[in-house]
Amino acid sequence: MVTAVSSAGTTGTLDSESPGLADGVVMNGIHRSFGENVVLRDVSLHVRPGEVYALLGENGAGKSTLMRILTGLLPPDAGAITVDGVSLADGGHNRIAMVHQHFMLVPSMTVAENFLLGRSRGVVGRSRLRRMGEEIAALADDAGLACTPDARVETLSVGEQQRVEILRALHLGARYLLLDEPTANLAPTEIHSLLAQVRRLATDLGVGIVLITHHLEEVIEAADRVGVLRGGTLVSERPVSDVTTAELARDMVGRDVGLGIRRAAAEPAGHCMLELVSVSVPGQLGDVNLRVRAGELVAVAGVEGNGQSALEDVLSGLAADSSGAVCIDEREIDTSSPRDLREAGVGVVPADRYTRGLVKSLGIDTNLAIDSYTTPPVAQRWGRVSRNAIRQRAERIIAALSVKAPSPRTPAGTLSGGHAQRVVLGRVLDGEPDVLVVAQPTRGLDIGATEFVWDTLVEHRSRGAAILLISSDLDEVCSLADRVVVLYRGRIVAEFDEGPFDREAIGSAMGGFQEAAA
Ligand SMILES: Nc1ncnc2c1ncn2[C@@H]1O[C@H](COP(=O)(O)OP(=O)(O)OP(=O)(O)O)[C@@H](O)[C@H]1O
Repeated sequence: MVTAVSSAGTTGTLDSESPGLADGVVMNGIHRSFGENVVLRDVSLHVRPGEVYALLGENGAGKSTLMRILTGLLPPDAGAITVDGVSLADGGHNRIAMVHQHFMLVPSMTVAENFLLGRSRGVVGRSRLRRMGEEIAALADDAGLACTPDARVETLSVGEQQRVEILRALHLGARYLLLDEPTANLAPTEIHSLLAQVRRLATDLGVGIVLITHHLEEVIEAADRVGVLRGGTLVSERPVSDVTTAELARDMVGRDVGLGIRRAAAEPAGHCMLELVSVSVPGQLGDVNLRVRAGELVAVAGVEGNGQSALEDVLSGLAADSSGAVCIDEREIDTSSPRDLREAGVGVVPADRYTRGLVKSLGIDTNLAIDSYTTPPVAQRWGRVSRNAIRQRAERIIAALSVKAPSPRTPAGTLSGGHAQRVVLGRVLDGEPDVLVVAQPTRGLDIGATEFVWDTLVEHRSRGAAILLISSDLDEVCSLADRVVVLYRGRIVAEFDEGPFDREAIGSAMGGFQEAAA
């Protein structure tokens, strides 16, 4: 049994006593609209203590909205929710915690100091810190989640930080955890251990877990039951033992989805379109040499935080202190100018769609026009812009990428994560750049959209684009790449020249075990 102290100072317990009828998170008839847009329709769902419930759904299906309602961030228009028999409003929400993809920890503080944040007035004495350290160690031991209380958070890997977040939620008294795409930023080796830990939390400690993921094999590996939301309605709910990934895909998107290998045909790729010569960014990227030919897709595999964003910055013209050379079509380009790079034919789909890809407060149409204000037909004489051209371009891209939005003028910040990503992709791909740099292009996308993006990248490779794919998704890398390099701690530590690729060797190199790589 694990003892957990709630934020209110009361002591909660985690054990696996048998659930009663009222136990669990019980949602009844949840309904929610945004204006005319009905996002959740009469959703009733029961997550029991000790079970892992996977919630699936296409982009925009309503998963995040349901989670926000569950954590009390958003009121439902209709319906009721109880947690172990207590309504949300009466404190039920204290038993539910969301574990975000972007962690809420202070990097410069230790784990124990983070646990004490907001819970102690004034200076925290050594003995208080020591006691907290002991509580964390005991909780970590019971939960099977290794954790060092006096480690500084900034020294921990993404997987370790995620464990701290989970432990903190349990320590605050949560008995139900909402995990939103918890494997999105993990090394392949960490994914299986996280899923095993999630199972253990449920089975051994009786924690109820809602697992949101777009990776169907993770559902089969870790969940007990799976529910599928489509268009805001819960269209199916069954035990995982009764279902295959193909059936889940059909439930989600209403058709068969194929995410097989899409390497180029054997014909040789063209001349070198993108070359990086000894590119370095102090503290982030060291001596990177890379060549991508026209009609070739080279994948830079790696877990984020290993130099990926510096590489993206260099190729976007945003790395102030880079050295080395970037050549496009054998001509060296000034990488201190985003415009020079764009005019040389480089298009970048950034990993962070919100801070780099979109202006949240502006409409989809304006966001889609952002890099075409200086070129016709959007640019007109005397510095004027054509509203008509902006609208037509927006309608074309929205239709091509099936962006789900009430209107082209809808603010980009109100789109679901997956549809926001489609807008960014659509804008860059529409310019048919000669060199396409795509960072984490399908993160957060549903399988139907992933299939679409993969096919689109293959189409662009076939028209002769040189594509640099920066990705932490091993399936994506192995399915799409003609060549693979692995970036670890800012350096290329392994190269794989020809498929079929050895997934295990690439995965090991991504986790820093180069010896295992070819
Ligand atoms: N604050 C808001 N204002 C207006 N519309 C919103 C708001 N929040 C969400 N929506 C709309 O609700 C719908 C469902 O979005 P939600 O984020 O719940 O989907 P999701 O299933 O989590 O998708 P994804 O997998 O892409 O994250 C979308 O059409 C979205 O545009």
